[in-house]
Amino acid sequence: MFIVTAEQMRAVDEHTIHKLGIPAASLMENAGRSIAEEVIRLCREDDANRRSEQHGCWNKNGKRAHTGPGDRPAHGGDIIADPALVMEQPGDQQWYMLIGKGNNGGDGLVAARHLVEAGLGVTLVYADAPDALRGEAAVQRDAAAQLGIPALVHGREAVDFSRCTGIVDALLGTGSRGAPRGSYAALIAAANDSGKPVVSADVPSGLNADTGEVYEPCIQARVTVCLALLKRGLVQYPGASAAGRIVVRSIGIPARLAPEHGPSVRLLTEEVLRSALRVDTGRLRAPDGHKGTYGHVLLAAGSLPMSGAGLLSAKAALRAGCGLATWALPAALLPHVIGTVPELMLAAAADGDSGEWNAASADAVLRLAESRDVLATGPGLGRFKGDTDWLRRLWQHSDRPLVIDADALNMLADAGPTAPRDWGKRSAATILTPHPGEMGRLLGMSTPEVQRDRIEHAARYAREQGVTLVLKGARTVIATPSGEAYINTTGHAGMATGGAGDVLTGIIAGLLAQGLSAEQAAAFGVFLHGQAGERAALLRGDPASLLAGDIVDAL
Ligand SMILES: NC(=O)C1=CN([C@@H]2O[C@H](COP(=O)(O)OP(=O)(O)OC[C@H]3O[C@@H](n4cnc5c(N)ncnc54)[C@H](O)[C@@H]3O)[C@@H](O)[C@H]2O)[C@H](O)CC1
Ligand SMILES: [K+]
Repeated sequence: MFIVTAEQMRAVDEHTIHKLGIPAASLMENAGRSIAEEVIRLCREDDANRRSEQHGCWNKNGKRAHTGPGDRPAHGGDIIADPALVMEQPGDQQWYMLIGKGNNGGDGLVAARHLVEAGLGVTLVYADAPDALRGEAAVQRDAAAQLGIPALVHGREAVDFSRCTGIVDALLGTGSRGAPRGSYAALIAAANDSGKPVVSADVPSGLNADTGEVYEPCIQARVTVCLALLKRGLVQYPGASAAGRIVVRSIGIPARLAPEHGPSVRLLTEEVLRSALRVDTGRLRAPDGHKGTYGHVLLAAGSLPMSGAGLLSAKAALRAGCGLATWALPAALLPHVIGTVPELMLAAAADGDSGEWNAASADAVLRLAESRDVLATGPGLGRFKGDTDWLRRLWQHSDRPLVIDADALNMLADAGPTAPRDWGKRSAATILTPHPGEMGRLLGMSTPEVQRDRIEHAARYAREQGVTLVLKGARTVIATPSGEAYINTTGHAGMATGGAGDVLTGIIAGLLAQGLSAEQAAAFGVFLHGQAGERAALLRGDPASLLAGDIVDAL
């Protein structure tokens, strides 16, 4: 499923209308009908829930215990009214349609016609004077007027939401700029305060369709009927929360036009992993495979106060399926971790008996890397004197795929102008796995600034720096040097726990060691990490009690 910006959507719309010759009126008709169908689906769901609460008329497997009028063809015999637009007691439903002056409003007017056709009560609530509508929206305004659909104009007549059963938000769509103003703001606030279910056309009004930032006020939707292509603002928080259930409805615009008019950003699903990224999600093992077949990870990580980070990361690499893993750690720590993960090989790095890393160990790490397939560093490293030079030696003299996380990212940020301008020149791939704070330090901006447009910041950094970038957080963004981006949807809030990032680093390194490319290992690693977190949270029952180790065990 492609994810687009408002500008990209507009360009795809233009292409569809002016190059393919699909009339804008058809698109709007399809859009409005889709919205009406989702309103009716919501009404049916709520009716069914009410009935099951009242009469328990659903048997144990959730099927209706008896056939209701809705189950029989509405006209008896084989003639069936449009099944998507039939309701049992439509008359009970009174829906207020909030109509903006743009094409989003046009969609709402089309939906109004279809809901009236299905027998629901409908009242139009114009945010602006109806004569402010132009083009296709004006055509729909006139059709609604000719059909005698009741209409109120905000500011002229009182709008009492207590009289309605639901609200369609067709105020602002991809043409919205900044915080809602005037009557738009008033209607959004009143709709939210009414406590009635809101179905939003395309995007909740008050949401930045590109970044997911919510303005004040912003519609809190029960359902968002996203038209044609998924908008970026719906897959990043807090926008994703304001949207409620997101239903992407085709309206006749070919999805494959999206990458022709902007960057290729997709929802990361197992199907995308298999098709676009060509990952063998079945993770088949060759019958004649041996440890060497599946690669050897070297992890330079851990320090006295954070030895566990190294352990979690190294164990996760093994769980991700690499054949061998060596954990390089400060010499003083080694005796204390012997046998904790018997499958793990350990290598002492000179530490002057401090249990901390020191810059002199860079060459030892490079020597170890020569007989390993992947070098990962960062988890639990801590900061130490000369650490940026230590990291610089690793990236300058190692020809292994490199995974840089946690404190190693902070060292990179401190390297400032001496940091590589283009990692793409390295002979092997580089993957960075920052959380938003580390990303902010790399970009020289605050965390909130990073979070305000996650996809854009990640995609630009990856493209400019020639790295594969994993910007962690809810809906992790995976961005590639060639400009593609993927938005992960697996995961669980319970994963917000110390060490979860160390586990992800290990998983990605473990997949790289098995020969996956940087973008395959990053995308599949994030996907698996999230799935393991979901499973671990389920096993624990109480997600708040989740530990990073549970994620490793659930892998
Ligand atoms: N072929 C198509 O383009 C299709 C479009 N679809 C729907 O159309 C909207 C995009 O329509 P557009 O007219 O470009 O923008 P809006 O309807 O969102 O218009 C908003 C309207 O309101 C004014 N405005 C903008 N920002 C604010 C604000 N912050 N406060 C108050 N008022 C504001 C501005 O003047 C605009 O005119 C898209 O989302 C779809 O819903 C159809 O899907 C079919 C194809
Ligand atoms: K809307």
